[in-house]
Amino acid sequence: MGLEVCKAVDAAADLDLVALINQGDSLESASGSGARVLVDFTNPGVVMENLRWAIGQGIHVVVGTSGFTEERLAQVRGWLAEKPGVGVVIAPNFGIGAILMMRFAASAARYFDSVEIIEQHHPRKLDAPSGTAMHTARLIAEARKAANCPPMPDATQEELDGARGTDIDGVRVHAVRAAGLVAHQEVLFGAAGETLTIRHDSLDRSSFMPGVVLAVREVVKRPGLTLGLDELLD
Ligand SMILES: NC(=O)C1=CN([C@@H]2O[C@H](COP(=O)(O)OP(=O)(O)OC[C@H]3O[C@@H](n4cnc5c(N)ncnc54)[C@H](OP(=O)(O)O)[C@@H]3O)[C@@H](O)[C@H]2O)C=CC1
Ligand SMILES: O=C(O)C1=N[C@H](C(=O)O)C[C@H](O)C1
Repeated sequence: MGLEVCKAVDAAADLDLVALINQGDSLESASGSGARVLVDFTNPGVVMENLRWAIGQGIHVVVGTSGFTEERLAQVRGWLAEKPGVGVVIAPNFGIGAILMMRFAASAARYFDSVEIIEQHHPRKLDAPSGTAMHTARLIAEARKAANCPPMPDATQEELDGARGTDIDGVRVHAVRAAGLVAHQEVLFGAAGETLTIRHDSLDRSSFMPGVVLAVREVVKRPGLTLGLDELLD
């Protein structure tokens, strides 16, 4: 992802790529470069350190790295409170189609008895379930709660651990890893006599780049924490 982002920023006439940071490089090389925005696609083990450093330097941050819990978000808000002019965009998925898939899933959530999420990714993905699946589950749970939907009626007993996936805010999530895949997600809704499937496929990593470039342009105008790209698209 890091290399794809470098190519996309380099190709944008209104943006300058001023620094590339690899594992082992000093973050200080970014401050010396005059960078206004740091883009982070690393891993959940290092992203917080990078965020704290950039916010402290007054550098805006666009984050694609997964692994953001409520605790982590609270920590980021705390750092931002000390630097009121700085903006951070954290997006579980920069694909425009994926953002619409989540939006449509949240809209459909109240009308069905059952909903389960099946995410599918390339075999090198380190985290499971994906950040997108967790975010989708939370959006669905919020929508169902707001509409006073009852709990889902589906059996959750398992003969073997994991057979029914994992429970995120009452929504079952299943993670598949297989060679040949890139990043895919199905949200399967069920009610009496009908199902609705909302599916998104990222077939290539270029699918994330228009969203990343949009976030880089927008983050400098949005102090504080912006979660997801939804509001940037409106
Ligand atoms: N929001 C979105 O739309 C998307 C999010 N993602 C997420 O982005 C993250 C990265 O994904 P992906 O590119 O596939 O993962 P990779 O493992 O291919 O790349 C991560 C890179 O980060 C490097 N790295 C590790 N530590 C540091 C550090 N301290 N400073 C700088 N670089 C470091 C790694 O170096 P090394 O190889 O030496 O370990 C590696 O090159 C994941 O969390 C993934 O889930 C991915 C795609 C889209
Ligand atoms: O690791 C990936 O590849 C992806 N990670 C993100 C996630 O965890 O949701 C976004 C997309 O699914 C690709």
